[in-house]
Amino acid sequence: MTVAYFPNVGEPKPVVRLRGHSRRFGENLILDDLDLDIAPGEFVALLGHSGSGKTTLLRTLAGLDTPDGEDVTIPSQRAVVFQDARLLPWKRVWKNVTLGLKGRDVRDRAEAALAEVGLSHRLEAWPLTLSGGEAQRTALARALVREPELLLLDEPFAALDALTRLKMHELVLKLWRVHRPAVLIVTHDVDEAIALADRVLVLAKGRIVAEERIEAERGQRTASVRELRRRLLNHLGVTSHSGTYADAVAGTPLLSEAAE
Ligand SMILES: Nc1ncnc2c1ncn2[C@@H]1O[C@H](COP(=O)(O)OP(=O)(O)OP(=O)(O)O)[C@@H](O)[C@H]1O
Repeated sequence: MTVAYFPNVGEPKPVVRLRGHSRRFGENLILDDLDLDIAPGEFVALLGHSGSGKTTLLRTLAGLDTPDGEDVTIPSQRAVVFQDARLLPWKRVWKNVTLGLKGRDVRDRAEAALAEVGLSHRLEAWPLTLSGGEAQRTALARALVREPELLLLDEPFAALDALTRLKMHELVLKLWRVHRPAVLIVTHDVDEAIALADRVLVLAKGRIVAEERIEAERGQRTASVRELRRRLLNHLGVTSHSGTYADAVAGTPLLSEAAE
């Protein structure tokens, strides 16, 4: 009997694969021989201090920055949502959503995507009349309509108030469960990372210096993640001994749980 050997059975091919990825701006080495894999449908959060290179890494994954000679695999179907919605003010909301797309069904596709983010009633609105939350919903619809295999979120909720941010967390998780793209969210917010992700990465000195998997169900993470939160804050140089931020957040529920 011949036994076939399939070494990678059970391990889906990653949608993102970086090996030895470096990026330099002048004298400054921002990404230093960095490795990263993201599996299909995986939700990954990237934490790191200001200036640690999070956006630089995200721009590589978005195909906006492609240094020569690097081993970089990224999917062609990808979409990015930035901190500001970046809508064209002279185009109506639905036209912003389908910007650059062609075909007779673009209006239908915009309607479907805007319905999914709860903005059916704002189809014909001008971007400047949207609230901050509505603008980010529109940006999410614009990403969604492209059916991305990889959804990149660069601090997409940082400018929103806490309640709106909470609602956006729920929306992103809902969309992720339906469409199952791989997601990489860049955030400064340890609680946001814990509330959303399957895996949290910490970027420092140009590399992924820490990686934490979160097995607990979303929505039931308060009790089980206190130690994880402490570890992640530690990786970011915030120790509970200082009696400052880590202690202050230790007793507070995660945003997504506070809403339940
Ligand atoms: N096009 C560029 N030219 C020169 N330097 C750059 C360029 N883009 C980024 N940098 C530098 O690279 C470093 C990393 O920037 P990056 O925006 O990736 O950090 P970040 O972790 O996303 O920061 P933040 O959390 O503040 O957004 C910074 O020191 C920044 O000044």
